[in-house]
Amino acid sequence: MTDVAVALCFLVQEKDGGLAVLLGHKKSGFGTGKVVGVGGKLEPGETAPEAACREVMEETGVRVRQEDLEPAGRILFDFPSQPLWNMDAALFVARRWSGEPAESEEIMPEWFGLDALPLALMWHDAGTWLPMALTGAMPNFRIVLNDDNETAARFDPLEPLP
Ligand SMILES: Nc1[nH]c(=O)nc2c1ncn2[C@H]1C[C@H](O)[C@@H](COP(=O)(O)OP(=O)(O)OP(=O)(O)O)O1
Repeated sequence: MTDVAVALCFLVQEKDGGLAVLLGHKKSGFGTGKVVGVGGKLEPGETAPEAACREVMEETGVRVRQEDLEPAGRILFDFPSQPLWNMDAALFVARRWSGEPAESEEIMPEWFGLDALPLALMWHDAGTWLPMALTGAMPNFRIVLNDDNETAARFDPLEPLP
């Protein structure tokens, strides 16, 4: 079965003397109630950078140009007991954009300091891969979840990114 392709885009800016990232309180769909990265599924024929820019606009009203996306890694989310949920996520960081984040039907955006990520409110595995993605360490794993579909059983390294 092919994994569903998704793209996530992390806006990063200086704030209060440190770096902060824009995350979202998910209000609907997969992961409702969690704090998640801004992004979602690629539409047919769309590239990951195109989807990242479209999703940021749809979910926060912020305009990011594709040339301002920095590749930040790749994660396969593998749900052995729910294979239809398997996802192949392309990660991006953006440091330039136009507009101010605003609430949408899908998320309530909020800035978090990189030293104060809301990991207790996120998917458990985010504590491993998100700090890596935000610091240029290019996470590149298959994350296999447990049958609870919440906690990670293991992180398998993937082939190096091109
Ligand atoms: N284990 C995991 N850890 C994590 O941090 N994020 C995960 C995850 N498993 C899935 N995700 C994220 C990636 C993806 O962006 C998101 C689900 O995609 P979507 O936001 O597109 O879902 P929705 O059900 O809201 O779909 P749409 O109808 O396309 O909006 O969940």
